[in-house]
Amino acid sequence: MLELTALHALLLDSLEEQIAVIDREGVIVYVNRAWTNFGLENGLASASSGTGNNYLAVCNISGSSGDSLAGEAAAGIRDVLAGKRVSFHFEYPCHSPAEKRWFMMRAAPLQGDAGNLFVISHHNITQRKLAEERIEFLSLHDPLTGLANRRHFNQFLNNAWRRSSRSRSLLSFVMFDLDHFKDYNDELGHLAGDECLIKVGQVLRAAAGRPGDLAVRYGGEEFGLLLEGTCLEDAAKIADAIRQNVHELDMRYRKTRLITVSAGVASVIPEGEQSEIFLIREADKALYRAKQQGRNRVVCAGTS
Ligand SMILES: Nc1nc2c(ncn2[C@@H]2O[C@H](COP(=O)(O)OP(=O)(O)OP(=O)(O)O)[C@@H](O)[C@H]2O)c(=O)[nH]1
Repeated sequence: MLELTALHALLLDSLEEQIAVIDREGVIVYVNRAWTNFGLENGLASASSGTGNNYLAVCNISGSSGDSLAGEAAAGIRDVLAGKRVSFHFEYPCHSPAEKRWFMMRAAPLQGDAGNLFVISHHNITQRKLAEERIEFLSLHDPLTGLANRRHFNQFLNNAWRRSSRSRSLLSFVMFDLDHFKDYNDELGHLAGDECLIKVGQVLRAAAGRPGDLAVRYGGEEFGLLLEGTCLEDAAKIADAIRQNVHELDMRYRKTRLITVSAGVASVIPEGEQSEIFLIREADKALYRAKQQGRNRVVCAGTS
């Protein structure tokens, strides 16, 4: 092992990054303070992560007992030790009960050494990952209501469509449109209109309770609800409960009038050349009829 001067030791112990040096077999020959402290704070026995232990073996054992991330890390480290790659970078989640955390592991030969020693470092990348999660959320959700936006909905619908096609099961879609919303907006102003849309969004979100359900803000005052594995009759019941809940929000304008919604429901077992556009069109046509028949009602596709 090369000599570590006092200055270098202090410097390495001052870094937030967890650093270890391993030999060709994977045996740990040096760890800095952050490495030791992380082990102590996270209940990792020094018997598995301290100097003298085989880091590669620890990763291998975790990997073979089902921790696929540890298995991937071990494979990457082995490649670097064998000279198959110059370095290995690996981003992985390591959430604690109290917080979300991600780290990036890097394995690379120790520079200036004869090729017998390697540096393993773990760098906390949580801030970047949280920012990425936030950006992803913003790109998939409507900023006003927090519901899925069209882009998210289209991806979700496409997956649900293929799943339903394989399992030969019903997929339902309800298209909602607020009634006379222009009048509400014109009388009470755009901000009150926004509040109204937020409340309607909350009603829809509450109705989308299963993993195969998704509530979407489809357009300005148009919303949608996708219901996987739900028949036309049940979807119509859910749509009617939403219609009633919106009515009960008691959002008044022109003294006596209340905000209501109209809804069109369609169901299909996807097959053949049909595309998901068919389901949306059918629901849209039913919604049109609900508007024509006097609004504040639910109309099912295929009914007169
Ligand atoms: N406040 C607010 N209003 C919006 C938003 N998006 C769309 N709108 C309004 O929604 C209204 C839609 O009006 P119309 O398409 O005429 O429909 P409607 O008045 O609901 O009439 P029907 O659908 O026929 O019952 C317009 O006044 C739009 O300005 C939004 O994000 N916020």
